[in-house]
Amino acid sequence: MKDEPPKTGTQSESDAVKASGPGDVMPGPPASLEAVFTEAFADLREVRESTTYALSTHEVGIVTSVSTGIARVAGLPNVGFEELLRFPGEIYGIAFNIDEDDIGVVLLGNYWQLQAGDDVERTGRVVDVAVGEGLLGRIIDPLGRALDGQGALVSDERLPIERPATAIMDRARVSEPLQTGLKVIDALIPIGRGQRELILGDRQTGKTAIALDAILNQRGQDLVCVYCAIGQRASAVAKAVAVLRDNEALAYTVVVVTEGNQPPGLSYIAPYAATSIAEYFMEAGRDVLIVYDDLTQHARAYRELSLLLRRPPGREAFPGDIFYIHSRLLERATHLREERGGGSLTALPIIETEAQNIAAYIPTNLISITDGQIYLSPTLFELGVLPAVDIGQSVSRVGGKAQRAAYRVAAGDLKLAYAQFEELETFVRFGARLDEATRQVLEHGRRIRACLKQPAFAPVSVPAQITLLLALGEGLFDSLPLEKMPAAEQALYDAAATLPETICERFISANTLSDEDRQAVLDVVRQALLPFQPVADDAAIAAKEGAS
Ligand SMILES: Nc1ncnc2c1ncn2[C@@H]1O[C@H](COP(=O)(O)OP(=O)(O)OP(=O)(O)O)[C@@H](O)[C@H]1O
Repeated sequence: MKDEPPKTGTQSESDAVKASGPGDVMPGPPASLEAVFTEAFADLREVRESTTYALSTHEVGIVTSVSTGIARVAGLPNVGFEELLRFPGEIYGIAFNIDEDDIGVVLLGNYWQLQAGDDVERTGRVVDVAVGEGLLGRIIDPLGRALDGQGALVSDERLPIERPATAIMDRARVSEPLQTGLKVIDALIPIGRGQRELILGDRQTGKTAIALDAILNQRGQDLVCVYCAIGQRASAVAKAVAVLRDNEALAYTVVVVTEGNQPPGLSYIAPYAATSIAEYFMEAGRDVLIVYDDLTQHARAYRELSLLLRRPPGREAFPGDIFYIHSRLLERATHLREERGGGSLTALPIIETEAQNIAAYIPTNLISITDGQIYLSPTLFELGVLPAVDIGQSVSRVGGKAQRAAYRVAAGDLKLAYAQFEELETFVRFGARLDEATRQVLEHGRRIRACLKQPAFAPVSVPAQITLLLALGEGLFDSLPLEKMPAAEQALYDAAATLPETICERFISANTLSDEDRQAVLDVVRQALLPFQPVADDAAIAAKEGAS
């Protein structure tokens, strides 16, 4: 709003001169002085006209108390829910509990610098985060501050960290697979683009390794990844980042980090900020994979904040809306319709269980929110069956429909065969006598287990996986001694690399696996496994000599 410009001295004087009649002549100022005044007033008018005036209100409240990660504020009657508030020293907080004259604020910075009596300013906006291509390859905190020492982020767009999930009508079916490069997952618990698959297990069972493997396997696939480390030890984050960097996966990945020693408010907002970063790419029509490592820490941070804010505790002292904070996060993962760009956001949340109790509060919540789970068993881990995926307790509810046709043919009855084997194996421990059929089931099962083992960070390509699964299904490994399995598997991979490109393309794109392709692959595998056969026939000896 501009004020009415006041009359200048020059105007008043000339008006006065005009008003005065010829009879009463007033003595005017000396000509030189008038010129000075005229010039000075003209300059002032120019400055005034070139300046715009905007009126703004400035609401300032006062800190009444500060505790771990929380401040109580009074004197901001118009503050909005989840509005960002500014404290001295550029510390920000989110208005979380709003009573008539008491506001509970979740702090996002060094709260130990604050004290009662400090001023608090409203910002009129909610928390947002920088998004865009410039974030790829960067390591940032949930507020978009760079942690990798490579300067400020290059981004001219920001998105609020809390956004509504995609509407039902804008969603498409999960129809394309997301290859993790892990044989046991791609074959038996397939994940589709746009799916939410939970990874859960006790501590140190290889949960992070599975998620990182899924990221590493996207190299050269035009898929963007976001790895969100929530409340983790700095050494664990450094290890994960080193794995991504060493395997050239950082270039297509954004790493969002909060460490365990940071304010719980930061851990609380981390997954929402990471999801907004991922959504930017999804809405641009790209396929995105996001890993939340892990949501147990997120739930704990939220419980800590809620208890400090004196919200009523419920089961396991978690607040009543603990289900909602995770469901509204994971609902944002989806596959968009073609009209909305066709992008997808696949979520791999991780949860830590205690003493293998998957029926605890947070694990059951997450199991019911997601479209399946990969359960990692500490028993298998101890036995050296890595990745320690417990196939019986793992499931993928929508990925099967997105799985490639060749997998369905090659791994069709693998799960059943493995389940039968596991059941029989328990009885064999009691020293039961075995008939030939049972012995065969056991031998076959042991070969399946050996083939599904895989070292961390060594993804296997689709043609190599399908070749292996076809050979397993055909029982080509059953006669091989178990100790020769790793070498035989490597020979099979080498042979798979020589398969004609047309066959490999059909593995990926064809609607089914033709008998001719299947036979062609099995012939190659038989040749490759010949040197490992224990049968001392002439052909095997000749092949062995040829190989050496
Ligand atoms: N397939 C594998 N082959 C060999 N080692 C593995 C495999 N998977 C995981 N490991 C090893 O197991 C250890 C634990 O793995 P990881 O850190 O992924 O487990 P976690 O369950 O995420 O642990 P935490 O509970 O600390 O988050 C690591 O040393 C990792 O290298």
